[in-house]
Amino acid sequence: MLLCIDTGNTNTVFSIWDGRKFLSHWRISTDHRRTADEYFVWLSTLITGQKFGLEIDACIISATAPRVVFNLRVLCSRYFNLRPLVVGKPECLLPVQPRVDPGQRPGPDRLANTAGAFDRHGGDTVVVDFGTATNFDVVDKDGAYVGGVIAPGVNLSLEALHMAAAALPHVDVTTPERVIGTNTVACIQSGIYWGYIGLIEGITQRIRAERDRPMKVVATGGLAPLFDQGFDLFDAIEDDLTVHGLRLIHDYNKEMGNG
Ligand SMILES: Nc1ncnc2c1ncn2[C@@H]1O[C@H](COP(=O)(O)OP(=O)(O)O)[C@@H](O)[C@H]1O
Ligand SMILES: CC(C)(COP(=O)(O)O)[C@@H](O)C(=O)NCCC(=O)O
Ligand SMILES: [K+]
Repeated sequence: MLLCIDTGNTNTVFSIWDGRKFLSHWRISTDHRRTADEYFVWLSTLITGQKFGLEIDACIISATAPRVVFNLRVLCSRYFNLRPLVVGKPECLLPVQPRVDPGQRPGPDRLANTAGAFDRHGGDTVVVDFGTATNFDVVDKDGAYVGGVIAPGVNLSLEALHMAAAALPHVDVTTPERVIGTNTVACIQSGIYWGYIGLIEGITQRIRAERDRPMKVVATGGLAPLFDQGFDLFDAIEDDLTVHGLRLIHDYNKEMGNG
């Protein structure tokens, strides 16, 4: 079985695969202090609880929080006796090289999203990933990651308002019908929701204009469906895009005799 680990700054998703077949996935909050032993107790309970075996023979990791990688490596060596592939490290090959400024390292989640989106939708695609940050990842005709946009994440924006302004409570994201709020909570909810609708529309339009060609838009992340109600913002919403991309990058390395 292959273990794909997608560590974001907020949550980490572990998924297991039998060849190309997705078996299951589980989410744990990201915490660099979590030890290899803690990961193993948690993961083995969930895997065996679903009647899968513990025969993990390969692992690929994407980590936007690099401090967690050390303990994930220990998990792999101590419990599964293997060396994981870590996306973004020189030893992990990519199907297509990113084209960005010299010396720049795009987030590994963006490289995984690129591989996943190119496989499912082909080139000239934008991935909108609603994580801790909201990323737009632009995939060129040949499948190369060619840059994009990093905007503050939805929950981060809500938290920032609450933290910086004494009179503003913490509120949940909703889909308000009206723009003009008549109480504080409704005003914040409107600002986040309609602000985000504008951000998604505006940025995708500008990306299309800058590239001067049609671009497909694929959204991923838990909050994507919230922003698509009644709007035609996305051509597809795919929760599993990042782990699909990780699986593909792993398979590519295997085909090339790497790892
Ligand atoms: N289904 C959901 N409903 C509400 N909030 C969500 C949902 N999924 C994710 N979130 C929130 O979105 C933020 C980013 O989530 P996640 O995609 O796990 O981020 P990352 O990949 O950066 O760790 C978090 O603050 C999380 O609480
Ligand atoms: C922008 C991000 C922090 C988003 O990560 P996430 O929200 O999944 O934690 C991540 O893609 C990252 O660390 N990128 C590195 C800089 C770059 O991509 O240019
Ligand atoms: K992510």
